[in-house]
Amino acid sequence: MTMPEPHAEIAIGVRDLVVGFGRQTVLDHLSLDVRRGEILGLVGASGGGKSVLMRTIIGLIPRRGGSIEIMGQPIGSAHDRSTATRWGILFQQGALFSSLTVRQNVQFPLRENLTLSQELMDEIAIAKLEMVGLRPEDGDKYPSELSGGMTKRVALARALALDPPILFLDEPTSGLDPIAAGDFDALIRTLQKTLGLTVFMVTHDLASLTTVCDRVAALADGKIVAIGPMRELLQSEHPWVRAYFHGKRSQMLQHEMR
Ligand SMILES: Nc1ncnc2c1ncn2[C@@H]1O[C@H](COP(=O)(O)OP(=O)(O)OP(=O)(O)O)[C@@H](O)[C@H]1O
Repeated sequence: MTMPEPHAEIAIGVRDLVVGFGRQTVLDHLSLDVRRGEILGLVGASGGGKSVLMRTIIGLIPRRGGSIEIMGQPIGSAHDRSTATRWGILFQQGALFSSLTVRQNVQFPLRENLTLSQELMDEIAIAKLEMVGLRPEDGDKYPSELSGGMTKRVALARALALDPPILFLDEPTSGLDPIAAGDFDALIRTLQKTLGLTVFMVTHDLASLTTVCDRVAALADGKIVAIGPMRELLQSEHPWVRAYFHGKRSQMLQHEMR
């Protein structure tokens, strides 16, 4: 058993979380601490509950038991209205509004949550686009004119529009070629360092796990069965974790880590 971490160091504290649908229990007394300023990678079997965990943390799915604290504040109360500024989310497909330009997409959370002049919103949009490696001119484009990598960057700029301290990423590199995926990982690392972000990332990408994640958590049987730096996970004796990291498809990468 690992000791609970001191409160001030914890960005997301999950205790004894139980989540299910009908007769199915997906998360079964799951506990997890995400430390402030770290990039935590979450791995787990397909259908194992990674998305359910992320969605429950951000309040989209009700829980049957347990507690969740974000930056020391319990979530899930009826009065919990300040969520938009507490985290940004990058969903798997980028999910941009196709009828809005890139600039309008990035400005969407600003419009929804603040009252700002158009001039200021335009300045913010340019700053956010630059932050993710895009040019101000890209702001005039529509989502259909973007490559997969650019789409993810725009979605990231939108997720960061309100300067949240926490960023949730759902398989951020899926659908990108290895070079674009590597560039995106590097961007996440840079943003985490420069903005002091806490990043919670669901990913199957072994390269992301080994290069950008400070720690990796493994979800199996509805619980976190191993957590630590990648090197420690590779030593885990848990059968699912062993099968995941020591299976045929991951052997090549393993080789390079030794
Ligand atoms: N809204 C829902 N209603 C009913 N069952 C659901 C709902 N959302 C998820 N589930 C079930 O919960 C389980 C976990 O799903 P989840 O999407 O979290 O898996 P995952 O680990 O993210 O998988 P993948 O890696 O394939 O994305 C699945 O059995 C799924 O069918």
